[in-house]
Amino acid sequence: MSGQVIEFQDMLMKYTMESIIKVGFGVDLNCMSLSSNEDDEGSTFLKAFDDATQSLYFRYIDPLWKLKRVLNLGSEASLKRNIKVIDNFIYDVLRTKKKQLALNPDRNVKEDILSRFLAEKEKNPETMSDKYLRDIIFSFMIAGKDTTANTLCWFFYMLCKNPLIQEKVAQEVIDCTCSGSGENHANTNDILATITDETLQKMQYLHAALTETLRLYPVTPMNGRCAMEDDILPDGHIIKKGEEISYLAYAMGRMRYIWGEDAEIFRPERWLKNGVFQPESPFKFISFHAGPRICLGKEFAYRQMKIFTIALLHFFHFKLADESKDAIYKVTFTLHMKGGLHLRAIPRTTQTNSRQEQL
Ligand code: HEM
Repeated sequence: MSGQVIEFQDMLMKYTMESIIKVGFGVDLNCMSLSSNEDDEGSTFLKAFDDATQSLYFRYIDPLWKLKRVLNLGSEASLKRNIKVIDNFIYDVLRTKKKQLALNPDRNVKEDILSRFLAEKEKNPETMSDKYLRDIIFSFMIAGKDTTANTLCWFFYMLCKNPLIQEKVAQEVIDCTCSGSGENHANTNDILATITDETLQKMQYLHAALTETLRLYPVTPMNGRCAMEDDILPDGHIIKKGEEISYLAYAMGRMRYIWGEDAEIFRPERWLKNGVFQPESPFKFISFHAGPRICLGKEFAYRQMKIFTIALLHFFHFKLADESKDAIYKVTFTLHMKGGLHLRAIPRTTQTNSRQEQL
């Protein structure tokens, strides 16, 4: 990928889908491999998944969607087709997993989320139908795919817009993944082998930079809740049962009243004290939601995003393909980047050599 322009957002969508399917359900999707093509089962599924999410979003803005559903027209017709592809794929995953467990009953049932649910199903078969399990799998895909992909997309965009911060993150990555002797590693597998919980824990600046991205670009830019009973908010505002309240995480992340005068500036340092990450109350930093329904995958997401960043920033420096262009968002359920993110990856060694040549 060195030097050539890459559409990063699309690559990230594939990466996070593969990752959630592997970790969540123990299945390899293989849609990122070089040998994969658009007709592969994995790629077909991925496309159906993305198109179905888009069609569902249309329901919020198209007043005729119910009529289209009855007449099986337009976005509703394609939604129906895509749901079929998604269902077939998920039921296939379920069948394979059940077979694996039947063939090897001593297998570690904790190895992925689906195996855990299937183990529970055996104890209480009537509480979990296949349709219920399908919905569980689908919910994890929705919760775990676009969220980390979009955050990483904005994160790399921010790094390109702030090259000094990119170098600081890269330096931390290199410092933490080199052996004690300061020896640098040759390939991605060597680097990945150095990643342990301890290594990830050490990366406080990277953690701060990812969190700063989520403050400015919360994946769920708008969210809401419906009151189950009459209530009074802390500021004295009265809410009646059944009333809906929305909050705008995107606006909250940019309010000077909450974050100070430099609220709109990307400054990872705001999260650090003596180089150590300082968390904020989730009611202030609302990107993962707060309270009893706070994101269940938060720690997993940070790990996934850190590992991805380490694997890339260790070897490459990134630049925007068109430095004069500012990215804008496209709101679907999550905060996509309109038109994707086009980047150039420059190998660090080449960059170092050319700097030396310039000197
Ligand atoms: C940067 C990445 C992520 C962000 C910003 C994020 C954000 C959120 C938000 C705002 C919610 C609340 C949604 C609502 O109730 O209206 C949520 C819920 C949830 N998230 Fe995440 N999420 C991320 C990654 C993940 C990942 C990777 C997983 C799974 C592995 C995951 C699993 C879940 C689940 C299961 C819920 C539902 C929790 C519940 O209702 O009790 N999330 N997430």
